[in-house]
Amino acid sequence: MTDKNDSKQVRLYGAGGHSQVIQSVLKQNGVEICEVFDDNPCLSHPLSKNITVTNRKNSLDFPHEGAPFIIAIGDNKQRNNIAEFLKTKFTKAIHRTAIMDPNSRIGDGTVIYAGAVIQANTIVGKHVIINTLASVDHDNIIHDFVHISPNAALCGLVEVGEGTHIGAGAVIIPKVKIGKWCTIGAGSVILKDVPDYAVVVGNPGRVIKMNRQLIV
Ligand SMILES: CC(=O)SCCNC(=O)CCNC(=O)[C@H](O)C(C)(C)COP(=O)(O)OP(=O)(O)OC[C@H]1O[C@@H](n2cnc3c(N)ncnc32)[C@H](O)[C@@H]1OP(=O)(O)O
Repeated sequence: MTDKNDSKQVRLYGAGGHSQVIQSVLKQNGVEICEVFDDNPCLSHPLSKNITVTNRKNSLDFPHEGAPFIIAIGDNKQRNNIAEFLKTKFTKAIHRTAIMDPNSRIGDGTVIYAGAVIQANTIVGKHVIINTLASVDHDNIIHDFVHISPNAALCGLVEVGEGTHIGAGAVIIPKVKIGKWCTIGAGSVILKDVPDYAVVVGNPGRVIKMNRQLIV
């Protein structure tokens, strides 16, 4: 496997449950988490300690310089907003049991959890979450700010648009193109292309509504 962590110190933005998993991955990789920022510590995980409370009102007040960041927020749109705010370098967190083909490419800010598999020629963008035991097969294109949930299976030649959330255990058959800022329900089976912003559930997957709040 290549490129587990390119920094020995990492800062995190986000102190909730998703942050706990990233911290676990980083610690197992021998990486020190030197600071954890959060806008709203009331919502942080009970085990999160020493949180630096911040807000994103004035960019000049924020310590952008320093160790690289990972945005430890599960919500794709929030991760997108914070990435636009931070004027800094980003790094990755890749669990030691994840399997990545050497010809796959992984963008900065992306996290890959235990047991995930990324097959040949797949391109994973920036600030993506490939969650526990997710399978992303050959020649996929996974755009920025996507979340592939636990146990989801993406067959060959699948494309997932920016900001889309693939729910736990969903199956996407080969050559399907899923649009941007979609939600694919847990356990859904997607047999055909999905338009931007669609919320799709079931087997076979059907559009039940649109993510209108995400349309800009
Ligand atoms: C480590 C981690 O935790 S990673 C996080 C992983 N998270 C997930 O996988 C969650 C994925 N989210 C879901 O599956 C959600 O149910 C969503 C986003 C698809 C829909 O949520 P909501 O917008 O709240 O829709 P709501 O619950 O009102 O359901 C609307 C309809 O779709 C149905 N429905 C919702 N989800 C699904 C699903 N996954 N499969 C089949 N049908 C579904 C509901 O039964 C309901 O049907 P009805 O109108 O006939 O009663």
